[in-house]
Amino acid sequence: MTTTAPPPGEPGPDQPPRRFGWSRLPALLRLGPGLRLALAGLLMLELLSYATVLVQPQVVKWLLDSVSRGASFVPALLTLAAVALCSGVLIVTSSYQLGKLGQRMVLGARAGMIDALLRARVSTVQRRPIGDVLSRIGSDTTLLQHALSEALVRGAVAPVVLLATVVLMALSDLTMVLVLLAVVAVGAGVEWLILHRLAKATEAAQAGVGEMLTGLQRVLLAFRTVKAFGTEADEARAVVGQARLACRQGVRAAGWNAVVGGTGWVLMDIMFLTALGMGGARIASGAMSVSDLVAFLLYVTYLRTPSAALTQAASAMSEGLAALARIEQIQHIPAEPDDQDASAEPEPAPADDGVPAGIALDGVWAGYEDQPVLSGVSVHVPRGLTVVTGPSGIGKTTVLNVVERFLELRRGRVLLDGVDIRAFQRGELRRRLAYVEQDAPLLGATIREAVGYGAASPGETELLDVVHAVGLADWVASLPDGLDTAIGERAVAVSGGQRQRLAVARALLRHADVLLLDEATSQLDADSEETLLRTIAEQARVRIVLAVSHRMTVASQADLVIVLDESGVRAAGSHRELLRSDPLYRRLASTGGTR
Ligand SMILES: Nc1ncnc2c1ncn2[C@@H]1O[C@H](COP(=O)(O)OP(=O)(O)OP(=O)(O)O)[C@@H](O)[C@H]1O
Repeated sequence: MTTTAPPPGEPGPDQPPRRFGWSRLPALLRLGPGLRLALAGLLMLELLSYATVLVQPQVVKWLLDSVSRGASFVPALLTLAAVALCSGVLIVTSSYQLGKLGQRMVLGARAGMIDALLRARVSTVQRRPIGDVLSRIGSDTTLLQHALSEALVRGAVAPVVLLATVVLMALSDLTMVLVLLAVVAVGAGVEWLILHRLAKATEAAQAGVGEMLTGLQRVLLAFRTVKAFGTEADEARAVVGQARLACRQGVRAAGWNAVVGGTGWVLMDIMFLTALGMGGARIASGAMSVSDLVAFLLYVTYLRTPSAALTQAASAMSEGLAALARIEQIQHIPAEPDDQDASAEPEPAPADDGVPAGIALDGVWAGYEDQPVLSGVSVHVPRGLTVVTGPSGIGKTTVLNVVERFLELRRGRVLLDGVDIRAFQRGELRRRLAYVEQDAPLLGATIREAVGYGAASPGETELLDVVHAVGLADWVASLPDGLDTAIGERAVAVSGGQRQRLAVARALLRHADVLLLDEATSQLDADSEETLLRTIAEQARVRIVLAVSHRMTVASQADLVIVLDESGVRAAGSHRELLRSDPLYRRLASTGGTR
């Protein structure tokens, strides 16, 4: 027995996200194609719109000076109106562009995650709670959008605007500016300390939402069981409890966010009052004119916007980088590795090398994380129908997982018609296999889509043929829209048995070399099972059919039955031989088989 190591290089679902850091800021810009260029254009627009604002106090000063000199103030007033109009147009344009860029960034992040998930190994995705994955794709990405608009654009423009404003103020009164800068330095220090706590609280809040969604998804998947056991109230309490936890963590984050924003506003008020007090004293001493003080105070009020932008940028960036850490955990899930030497058409085994046709497991060791399941299993599955049976949890499905390469071998090899399956490119290997998994999930909105899933535009006759082969022709004909009848999201409108038969029909449509069936008849009545078994027997004449089953009705039709137990392959032979020779098989036949 041995242990299958978890895939290398991937953080497990329970591992905390990597810590955020400002050095990872460029990672935000890699989330979508052309983001850097679009961002540069947007920064220019924002700077222009701020410039139109900064020019206004100078025009106001011109207007006031004109009035005090007794000259016409109309040119100044018209200039002020034109500047204000330009400013409005620029603000609207940059706002729209910012929203557009944010959506592109969200799309980039989502596409990256979806792509990574669908390319990942089966075992890797199965280990992740689905609710948590959905929360990362749905809500963490929107935090990124906020980080882009508040931090990358407004936050990046703000220092330039602040500098320009301060320079304009310094030209008017350097002493007052130096005093105000001292006030700013103290406030910025305080805010910096708060930001770290905000990032931590955001990370916890997002993780809380993920846990709530995971809990809710578990309940919805087992909804009938919940109803049947009358545990609605308990489950609602548990999920709402998780929602409350997420809420508490969200409130904590909102609290720190408010503190960051509030600190900024208080700082601005202190600056305004300081400027007003000092300016009043300087007018009294004749060191400053009234129009200079008005312009200076206007600049102080204009400082409010870029300063607030800066504090909001800092908090949005903290939140965004915390979300980015969670997003990257998904995006960095390694894909199923490409096999260096694999090819679409590996050399077939020479006819005279003694390797029999069919599937051969040769000293196979495989398992899940820390749970070994197959330990040195060797078995040959010839053409025809082979049934794998054995006690529950012994590793029957694992055998199918190994053939599909959902699981990598620790040791040993699996041969398909004499060729090591690792010599095939993964996609090519899977094209040669048709698999019906135990729960027989259906994908597609209608019966046509569900049966034709994965096939390149199957014809009407072909679809009807496979539906007929699994004994569903009359049922489909009785439906108002036939093949185009809609089925529910998880195919709730079809019974368990119908679902299984549709899944087998979908597999038949692949015309694959190998048919892998995992308890494909477990929910069928005797007549339906008989029809399906006839079809399976026909299939077994032209291809390898490897069926996992507990049912004696299936085993009795098989050319070969393989019995697994803790030691591996315990016995192999025909149904009749095994009934005679193997006590475990006899016991399984009398208790496990349904008929
Ligand atoms: N994705 C997984 N991660 C971890 N362990 C798993 C996973 N799938 C199966 N196992 C474990 O591996 C063992 C073999 O599982 P497998 O599904 O192959 O058994 P089985 O013989 O098909 O069972 P059954 O007849 O009940 O369907 C079981 O102990 C199971 O708990």
